[in-house]
Amino acid sequence: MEVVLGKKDAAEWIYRGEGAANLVLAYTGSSPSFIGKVMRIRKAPRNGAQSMSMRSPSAMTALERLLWKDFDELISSPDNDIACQLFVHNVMMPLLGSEFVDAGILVQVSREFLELAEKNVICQRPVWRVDSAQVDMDRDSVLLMSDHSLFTHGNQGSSPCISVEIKPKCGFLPFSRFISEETDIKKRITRFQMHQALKLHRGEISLLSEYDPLDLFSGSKERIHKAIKDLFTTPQNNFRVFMNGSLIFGGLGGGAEDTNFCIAEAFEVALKSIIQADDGMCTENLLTLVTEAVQKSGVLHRLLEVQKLDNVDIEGAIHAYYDITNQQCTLCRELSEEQVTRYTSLHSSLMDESLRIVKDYLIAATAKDCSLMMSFRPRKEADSISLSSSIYLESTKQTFDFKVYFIDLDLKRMSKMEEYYELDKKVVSCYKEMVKMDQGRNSQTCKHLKLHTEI
Ligand SMILES: O=P(O)(O)O[C@@H]1[C@@H](OP(=O)(O)O)[C@H](OP(=O)(O)O)[C@H](O)[C@H](OP(=O)(O)O)[C@H]1OP(=O)(O)O
Ligand SMILES: Nc1ncnc2c1ncn2[C@@H]1O[C@H](COP(=O)(O)OP(=O)(O)OP(=O)(O)O)[C@@H](O)[C@H]1O
Ligand SMILES: [Zn+2]
Repeated sequence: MEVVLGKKDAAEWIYRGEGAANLVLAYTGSSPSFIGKVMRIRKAPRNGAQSMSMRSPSAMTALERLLWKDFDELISSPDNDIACQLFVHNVMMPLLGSEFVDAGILVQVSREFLELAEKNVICQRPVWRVDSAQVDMDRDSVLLMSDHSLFTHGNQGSSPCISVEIKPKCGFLPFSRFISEETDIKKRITRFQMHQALKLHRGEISLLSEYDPLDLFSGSKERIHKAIKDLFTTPQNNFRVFMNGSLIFGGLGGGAEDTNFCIAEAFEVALKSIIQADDGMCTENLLTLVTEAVQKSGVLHRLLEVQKLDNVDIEGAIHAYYDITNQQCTLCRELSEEQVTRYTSLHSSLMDESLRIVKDYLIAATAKDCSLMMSFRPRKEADSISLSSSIYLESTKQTFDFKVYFIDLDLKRMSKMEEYYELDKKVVSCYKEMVKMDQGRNSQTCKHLKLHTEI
C-alpha cells in the first residue's frame, strides 16, 4: 500500500534549509524508509512575491511539450512535481552522470502534514524567506531524496561526516556572436561578478564577493583552492558547511554575512572533532580537502559542459523564443537595418533549430543554478575496503572517503525567457554604472564597495 504521510508524521521532520522555491526538511525518526533522507517541499509565493518559477503552470504547456518532445515521459507528466522529477532523471542525469545525481522519489502527503510541518519549522526560517513564500498547501506530494550531508550505512546509522555545499554559478565567459556591442563586457567579466553589483544595489548583499567562478572551474589546483578560500571569506548563498547534518558555517536558508574573526574561530573549533590538525589549521585542511575533491571527482568539468549548452546566450535565445511562441520579435523591431542582420539567421531557422536553442538554453540555466554537495568521512582502520573515492590529507595523516552529488536540478520553465533577458540587461547596466561611479571616486577597484550604489 502506498504511504501517505499524515499529521502524526510531521514531528519527525526538522528544518534543513531552503531556497527560493523549496523548503527542505531532514528526517529524525526511526522508519527505515526515511532514515538518511530529506524531503523537498514546494513553496508558493505570498501575495506580491514575484518568483516566476513559483508561479509556473502546474503541468507542461503545449509549447513546453513541443520543446521537450524527445522525452516522452516528461511531456506526459500530469503535474509540475512529476515533470521536475522526470526532468532530473531523464534529462539532467544522463548529462551530468548518474553517479552524481539522485532524482529522488515522490511521496504522498496530506494537507495536515504540510500544515504542521510548516508550523514546526517556521521559527527557524529566515524572516525574508517567510515573508516571500509559504508551503504550497495544494500539493499532494513531496520529493524524497538522500540526505547528502550524511554518510549513511543503510539503516545502521551514519558516520561522523563533514559536508560542503557549493553553488558554483556560471563557470564560463559567453562567446556568442549575438551579444551586442553595448553588452560585450559579458565576454570579459563573469555573470556572477556583474550580478554582485545589482545585488549590492538592491541591498541583497552588503559586500561584493571575492569568489570568481572561473577559478573554481579552471581545473588548476591553485585556482580551485583560491576559489574555495574566497567562498569561505564571502560565503553569501554560495558556500555552506554541515557537520553530521547540522549547519556549522554559512547561512541557514539563504545568504550569509562575510566571515569575520569570530565566525572563523567558531568554525575552526567545530571542525576539531573530525579533522586532526595542529591548532588553527583545521579550516585550512578542510579547504584543501574540498579542493582535492573538486579536482579528483572531475565533477565541475561535467557541469561546465552542460552550462555551455548555452552557446548563443540569452541575447540569441530570446529571438528563437519569439519564433517558437509565434510572437513578433519586439527586440528586432527596435533595431536599425544593419543591427538587425545579426539576428536574421536566428529568425530564418527551422522550428526544430529554434526549439533546440531554447531547450539547450533552459538545460544550461538549470546547470548554472544547481549546487554541489560534497561529503567527507574520516576512514577508520576497519573501513579499509571502501567503495567511495578517497583523499589522503598528508598534514593530518587522515584518509577521507568522499561523495559528490548535485542538488537542485529543477526544470526551468520556458515562461521565464523574457525575465532572463530583462535581468541580463539589468545586470550589465548596473555593473557598468558601478564601474563608472567607482572610477569617478578615483578608486582602483570596485571590489568591496561598502555603500549601495545609487543608480
Ligand atoms: O538568475 P540568477 O542567476 O540570480 O539565479 C537565481 C538564484 O539567485 P542567485 O543569483 O543564485 O542568488 C535564486 O537563488 P536565491 O533565491 O537568491 O537563493 C534561485 O536559485 C533562482 O531559481 P528559481 O527561481 O528558484 O528557479 C535563480 O534563478 P534562475 O536564473 O536560475 O532561474
Ligand atoms: N539532498 C539534499 N541533502 C542535503 N541537503 C539538501 C539536499 N537538498 C537540499 N538540501 C539543502 O536544502 C537547501 C535548499 O535546497 P534547494 O537548493 O534544492 O532549494 P531551492 O528552493 O530549489 O533553491 P533555489 O533558490 O536555488 O531554487 C540547500 O541549499 C541544501 O542546504
Ligand atoms: Zn529578433
